[in-house]
This record gives sequence, structure tokens and C-alpha cells, in this order.
Amino acid sequence: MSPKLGLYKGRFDYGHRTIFEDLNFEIDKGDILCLLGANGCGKTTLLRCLRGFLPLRSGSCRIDGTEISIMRTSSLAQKIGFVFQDNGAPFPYPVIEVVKMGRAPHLKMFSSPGAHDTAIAEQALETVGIPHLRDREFTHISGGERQLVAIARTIAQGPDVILMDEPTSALDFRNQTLVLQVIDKLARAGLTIILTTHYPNHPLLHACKVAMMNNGNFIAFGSAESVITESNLRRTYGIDVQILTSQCHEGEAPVRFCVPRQDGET
Ligand SMILES: Nc1ncnc2c1ncn2[C@@H]1O[C@H](COP(=O)(O)OP(=O)(O)OP(=O)(O)O)[C@@H](O)[C@H]1O
Repeated sequence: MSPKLGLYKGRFDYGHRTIFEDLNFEIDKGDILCLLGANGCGKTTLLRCLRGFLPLRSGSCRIDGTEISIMRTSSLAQKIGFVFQDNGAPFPYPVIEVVKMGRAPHLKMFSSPGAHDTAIAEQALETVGIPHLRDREFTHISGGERQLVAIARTIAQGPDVILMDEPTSALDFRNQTLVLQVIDKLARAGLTIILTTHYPNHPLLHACKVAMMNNGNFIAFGSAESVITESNLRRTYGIDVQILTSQCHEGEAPVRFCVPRQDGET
């Protein structure tokens, strides 16, 4: 059986500048893959290529074995959702209408969302814990709330795969935890999720696969435990980091987490 999503010998260039090349990975239904890497290493560019927003210079990206570059736009939108880093608010629509926009790939041309689509959108708001924002104007809610609305809209889209560009970046501590729990829940329901993050502790605390990106390739790919090591973190971010373990609850496996060393940069 084909993996849910695969990239094979992927290469992308902005003009003469190669962002990544000979990049390969496969992930399956229900997997969560966390992309880590320094600012500007190419995480967003990779996500955009996987969604088909940017064309690969060479190589192939396949969903369920089908090359995405030959898929129709609506079929691709039904299969892959994308949560952008920046959720600007150009129009003062009510939040529920913004979430219903996620249903667009499922509607016939010139038709509007119906009661079924409204119910799906309301369920998506419940899933991300913001049903109380249903009738608020999208332009009058906070940046973090807009990020949660964007996630709800993508859930309402009903894709098999969700690509999320720094989904926790604008969120407070509670909502970061909430979004990571939502991601766990979606994966348990069979969705495949790829997210970028700047917090190595997130994948350590929420066991998932990790790809560490550096110099246009993955320097490590695998379980959080195997990839998030002191030496990989030093190589990627150029600082000394210490991995600590703590027994939070008696009888449960110890939790691993990383902290920068106090004695500074390497
Ligand atoms: N449209 C563009 N044209 C040319 N270069 C670009 C363009 N977009 C991004 N870049 C460059 O490509 C490189 C990769 O950018 P990208 O946004 O993918 O990195 P990133 O890892 O997501 O960064 P961050 O963690 O800061 O969000 C960066 O050096 C960036 O300056």
C-alpha cells in the first residue's frame, strides 16, 4: 500500500538559490510529523511544495500514490488542508462564515454552504475549543483566536492531510497545549499532520515523528527521542542544549525536555 504522503528526490529553488534538494520522506495515515529547523532553513517552502502551491524544481510529491502536480485543484484541496502562519483579517465576516469557507472544495460551482456545512463548521469550532467565538467578527478577535479559527476552517475542509505552518506561534500557553491536543486527536482519528515549530519540547512532550532540517536537507528523521538530541540541537541551532528527564507521575515513563545551557553559545 502507498504511504499517505511521500516526497521523492524533492528539490526547490528560488531563482538560483536552492532551498532543498534530494529530500525524501514518507509518512502514513495517522502520523504526525514535526519539522524543526532554524529560521530561513526552508520549512515553509517545503510545506508549500507539499501542498502544490510551489512547484518542485525536480522530484515528486505523491498523496496516496498520486502525483500532486497532476491533480485537479479541487481534488487536492479536498485531500490536503493548509493552516497558514499569518491569518490576516481582510473582511469583517462572522467567525462561523470564515470556518464555512473551508467547505468550498466540497461545493458545486455557484452553490452556497447549507445546513450540513454549517453543522460541520460548528463542530470544528467545538473541536478547537472556541464555539463562543461563532458570531464574532473575524477582524475583531485576537491574533491567537484567528489562528484557532484558521485551524477550525481547515478541519471543516475535511482533508486527509493537514499541513500547519507554526500553528502554535501566536498562542498562549494554554492554547498551545490545546492545539497540540487537537493535533493528537485528529491523528488518532486517522488524519496525517505535518507541522512546523520552533519549540523542540513540543514533539518531545507529544510523541511524534520529527524531521530536523538544515542546509537544504534533513539531518535527522525519526522518533522525537532519536532526533531531538543535544548534538542535533547544537548542529541545528548553534547553541548548547541539555536534555533533562523528569518523573512527573509515579508509574509513568519519565518525560524528556530540553533547556538551553546557561553557559552560552558554542
Ligand atoms: N518568495 C521568495 N523568494 C525568494 N526567497 C525566498 C522567498 N520566500 C522565502 N525565501 C527565502 O527562502 C529561505 C527559506 O524560507 P522559508 O520561509 O521556507 O524558511 P523557514 O524555515 O520557514 O523560516 P522561518 O522559521 O523563519 O519561518 C529563506 O532564506 C527565505 O529568505
